[in-house]
Amino acid sequence: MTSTAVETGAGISDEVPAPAVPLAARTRGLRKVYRSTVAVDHVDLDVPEGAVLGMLGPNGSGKTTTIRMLLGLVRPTAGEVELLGRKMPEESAHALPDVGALVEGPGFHPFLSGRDNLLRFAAAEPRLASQAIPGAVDAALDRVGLSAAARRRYKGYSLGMKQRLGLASALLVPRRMVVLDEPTNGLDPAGTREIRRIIADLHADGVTVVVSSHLLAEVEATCTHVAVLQAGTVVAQGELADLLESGNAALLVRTPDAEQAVETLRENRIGVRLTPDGVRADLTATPAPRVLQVLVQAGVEVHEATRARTGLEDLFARLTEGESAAGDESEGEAS
Ligand SMILES: Nc1ncnc2c1ncn2[C@@H]1O[C@H](COP(=O)(O)OP(=O)(O)OP(=O)(O)O)[C@@H](O)[C@H]1O
Repeated sequence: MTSTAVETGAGISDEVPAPAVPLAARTRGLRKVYRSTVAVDHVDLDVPEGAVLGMLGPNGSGKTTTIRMLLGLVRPTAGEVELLGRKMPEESAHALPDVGALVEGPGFHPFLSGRDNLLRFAAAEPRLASQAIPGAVDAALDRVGLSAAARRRYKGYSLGMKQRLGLASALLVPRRMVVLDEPTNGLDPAGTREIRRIIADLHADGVTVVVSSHLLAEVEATCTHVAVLQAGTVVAQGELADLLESGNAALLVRTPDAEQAVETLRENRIGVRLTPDGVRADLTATPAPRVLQVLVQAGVEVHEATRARTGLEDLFARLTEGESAAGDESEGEAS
């Protein structure tokens, strides 16, 4: 397991120790200013090769702008971007053929069928020979579950189908990396599951995936790594499992003798509180076996004891504290 990445604030130089895992993308000191708006600032992002990295943040936190700079679609005001070892945006032509991207709706023609739209996209793929185009298009349609609707006009597609066609356009040729900006936005649960399956398949194939979302459950369900953005800066990043464990450790005990358990633990100076899920004992100063020993010795019947997870939700709430107090915009759909 690699360690949680630290914010170094350093530029891309020999002074930065080599990471344990090679990086598919990294940024240093990334900044983007639009007139008076600082959209992104001091972003040092590490995307390990083979990771599914969730870029998590409320609306307006800078996810799309960061993704656009990763892909060389927007020129940074300051800082550096490396994508698959190439300097962006200068070396876009070398890096981008290996990268599939779904960033905002690609320019699909409303009166053409999904398949005909993809044929047009495929014709612009430098890595696809013309005789390979029909096969690649049909395989991509199949991969996103659109084969049956392939000959219907794009205009009549549901939002989920449009989203899946966008994904198919990103997957026309095998990629080393796939970047998806809010891919499940507006999808129903079945559509969301489908996108998750596609991400899992890409991961199994060793493809690096960067996916942005303002939905915590989404990131928790699909990602190996996470970078949390708040007001344009990365406030935490690393392996999902490490970030989930970074809160106060606690043991959740299910017992019919809850009140006795609370009393006993307090008498033994072990932090404890009663929650709807059970008795929650603080493990900051006491190891779990000691908590169980104290309870059992006092005659408390223990039915189940599990390590309570901090949950990305708690982490996200702590990291972005104050943000929601400032307004409820983050409740709505992302733009
Ligand atoms: N082209 C632009 N011109 C001016 N301001 C912009 C532009 N693009 C983004 N911004 C501003 O930069 C900030 C970050 O926006 P960005 O779209 O990157 O955030 P986001 O996290 O992707 O949000 P969302 O989930 O709403 O898409 C916002 O304040 C936004 O209004």
